[in-house]
Amino acid sequence: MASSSLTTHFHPSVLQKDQNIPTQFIWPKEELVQTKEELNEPMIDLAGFFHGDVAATAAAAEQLRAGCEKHGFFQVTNHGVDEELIRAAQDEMDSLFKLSVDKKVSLQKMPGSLWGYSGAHSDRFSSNLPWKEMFSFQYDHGSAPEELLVVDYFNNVVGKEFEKTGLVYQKYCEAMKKLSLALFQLLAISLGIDREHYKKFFEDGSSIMRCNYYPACNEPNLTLGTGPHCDPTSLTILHQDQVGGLEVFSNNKWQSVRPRPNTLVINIGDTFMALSNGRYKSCLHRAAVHKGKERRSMVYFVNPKKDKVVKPPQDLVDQKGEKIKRKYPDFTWSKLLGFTQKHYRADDTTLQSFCHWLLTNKD
Ligand SMILES: C=C1C[C@]23C[C@H]1CC[C@H]2[C@]1(C)CCC[C@@](C)(C(=O)O)[C@H]1[C@@H]3C(=O)O
Ligand SMILES: O=C(O)CCC(=O)C(=O)O
Ligand SMILES: [Fe+2]
Repeated sequence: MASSSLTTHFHPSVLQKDQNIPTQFIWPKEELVQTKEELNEPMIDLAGFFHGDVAATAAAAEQLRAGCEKHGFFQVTNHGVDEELIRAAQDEMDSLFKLSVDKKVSLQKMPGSLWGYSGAHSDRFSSNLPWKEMFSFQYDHGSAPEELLVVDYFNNVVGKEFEKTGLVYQKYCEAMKKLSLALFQLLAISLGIDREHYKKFFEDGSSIMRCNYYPACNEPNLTLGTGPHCDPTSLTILHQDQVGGLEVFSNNKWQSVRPRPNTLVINIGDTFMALSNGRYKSCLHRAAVHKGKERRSMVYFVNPKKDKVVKPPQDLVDQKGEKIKRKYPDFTWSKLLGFTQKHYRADDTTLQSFCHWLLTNKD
């Protein structure tokens, strides 16, 4: 066990193999209801959309609409992200999570910041700790490609020996941005609004790239890799390895999302739910862990520029002169992010709690 105290530098991966899991990681029984059902649709093939095929685009938009209205979730194939790049990004994760505890501690993210290493959020929470280690960094959509800000982050913060890791993630984030802007066009088409609306809104956005490493766990039925939540962000592009563990809550039950090669999972987040005036649901999901098997996921969270006002397009709130009731107040991503980092642990009702907080904290 690491010499440092459990609460500040706990790393699940340093647990002795034969040890029961510490009470901080044991979740309430009601959060641990198991499931054997699967949710694997809609699976949207983007090839026709990328080729500009009108009928294929309309069909993809219809599939996407059904998935987003029901459970804020869909999956994509032929997404244009090079498989070798995904494999390389996954391989680079191992070099990060195999670092020594002391190096991990030196990369530990600062309170209130999202960037850097976190072991089970043990610096932020003292119960219901998620059984995972994370490494998160920023990707600015607005930065010029030649700026290589991700490469700089790895070179200057993580260490010169991680230059290759930085180059791989620089390319991965650029590919994620490109896919996200295409998906925003398809989302706009599915909502019947100007195809460029959301793409323009996010072009100068800023995203969070997060690598999740879920160590094998001796008592997987007592804990969770990531607890039940809706991503407070706008759109999530998730790559999970072939181990399995992602679950979506839909039709009043938890359903596992079977990993498939060359497939990316797309979740609607709270901010996009507000941008669609509630037409699309923020996806309630969680991640399970396994005995004897570790698991990895790479999650790209898309956000608008921090100070941009988040509100639905006029066409969604004023349809042929009929005023549609606004579901959420105007807010900025900066405010919502700050709420989740300083006041509230994101869960299944973050947006509702945030709106209440916003309206009762006028300052
Ligand atoms: C804005 C964010 C906060 C979290 C990372 C991004 C989007 C997802 C959020 C999170 C994963 C939701 C579950 C709880 C959380 C604390 C976690 O388990 O990591 C959340 C992230 C965070 O606050 O770091
Ligand atoms: O690892 C997973 O499958 C889910 C992770 C997740 O939901 C998150 O990091 O927000
Ligand atoms: Fe999530």
